[in-house]
Amino acid sequence: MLTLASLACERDDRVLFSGLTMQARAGEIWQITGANGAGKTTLLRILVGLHGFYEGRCQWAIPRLQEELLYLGHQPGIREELSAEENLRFACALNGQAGDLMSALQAVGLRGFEDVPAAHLSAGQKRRIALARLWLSRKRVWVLDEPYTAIDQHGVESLDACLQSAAGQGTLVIYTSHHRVDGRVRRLHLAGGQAEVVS
Ligand SMILES: Nc1ncnc2c1ncn2[C@@H]1O[C@H](COP(=O)(O)OP(=O)(O)OP(=O)(O)O)[C@@H](O)[C@H]1O
Repeated sequence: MLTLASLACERDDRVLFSGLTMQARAGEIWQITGANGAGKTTLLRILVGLHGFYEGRCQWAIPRLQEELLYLGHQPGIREELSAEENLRFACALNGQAGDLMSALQAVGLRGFEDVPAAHLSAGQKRRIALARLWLSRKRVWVLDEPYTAIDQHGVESLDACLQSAAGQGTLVIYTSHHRVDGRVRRLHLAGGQAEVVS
């Protein structure tokens, strides 16, 4: 689904990574690790077409990637004045997603909070609003920047299960985090200007 060949990127004259060559296939889960500032977010932004300053090749074997892509960025990307349900409805409408919003909110533990403005929710609950989209998604590629941030243990377990289930149905999942999803996960580590596929 994705081929990276000799991919390299630098910012402010500092090489984040170079010589990155790998292939990612349908049904795989890829974890991208590295210290703060190593370039994880930058790499994800290259993958989804939001950062164009790189060398090498980043090629998707999907003709209309934007229609098949679910990208959750570093920030929850929600509107504080809208409720959990309104935020989810808005995000789904924007991204051509549909489905049972209440079930998705239940899956992320927000049932009972659906009418509460996001401004009145905790950091973890705000993250859960964004994550609820995963339970509604039929996209073939998920690119997730730090999806586990601010999530408690129960939330971590259900997100693990969600990612595994999606991969089992053929979705390619690429995410940044220090948290390792159980099961078979490929890992790409960024450090010292190098990118290494370590598992
Ligand atoms: N908007 C920007 N303009 C210029 N340089 C930037 C910008 N954002 C990030 N950088 C540079 O790119 C480097 C990599 O940033 P990036 O956000 O990709 O790292 P990261 O591995 O995701 O870090 P973290 O774990 O802290 O989220 C940073 O060290 C910084 O020097």
